[in-house]
Amino acid sequence: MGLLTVIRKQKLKDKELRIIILGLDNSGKSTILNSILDKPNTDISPTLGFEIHSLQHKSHNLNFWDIGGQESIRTFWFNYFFDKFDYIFFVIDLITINSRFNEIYNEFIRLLENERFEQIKLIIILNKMDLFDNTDSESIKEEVIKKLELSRYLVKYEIVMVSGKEGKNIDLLLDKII
Ligand SMILES: Nc1nc2c(ncn2[C@@H]2O[C@H](COP(=O)(O)OP(=O)(O)OP(=O)(O)O)[C@@H](O)[C@H]2O)c(=O)[nH]1
Ligand SMILES: [Mg+2]
Repeated sequence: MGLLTVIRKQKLKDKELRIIILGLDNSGKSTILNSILDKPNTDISPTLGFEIHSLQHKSHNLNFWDIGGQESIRTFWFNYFFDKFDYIFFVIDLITINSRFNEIYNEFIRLLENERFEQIKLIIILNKMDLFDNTDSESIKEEVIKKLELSRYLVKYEIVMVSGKEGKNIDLLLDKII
């Protein structure tokens, strides 16, 4: 293989980004992904395994891995780390953030403490903002950061509030990637 071919191949590879979408069942992972892909959110049902979808965005090829969040499937989340990901989308449902907080916290910490996590950029997505009265998004974000005890971890993250259903802030979310 000539040098030019190698360089060209490497350049193509540089433009591939892999994003894994994790979060509890019903948090809205597949709905958000549908919005990203500009697909209608009519027949949404729980993801039983995983689905991979790609999107060409700003000259990058984004590969999204949408993983089911039901408790029985969560143990398999970490199998997917064998492949290298560039980003993790961790989706939290704002409506059940208090009632399901222990579950959210446990899965989140399990993720942060995974040895393969270090290389991956974390984007925390607070979903279902359309159902939320409180419009002071900055204070909500701060509260979540505090509750998740993010300051205890040397981890870089972005946090964004969206409505997967209404497509709100989905452009902002994509801007966090590239
Ligand atoms: N109001 C509102 N409902 C949403 C939003 N996002 C998702 N939902 C609803 O929440 C439910 C679960 O959405 P899914 O996208 O299937 O959730 P999921 O995280 O993929 O669930 P699993 O695949 O089981 O892990 C569906 O009834 C969606 O219509 C949102 O932004 N606003
Ligand atoms: Mg799903």
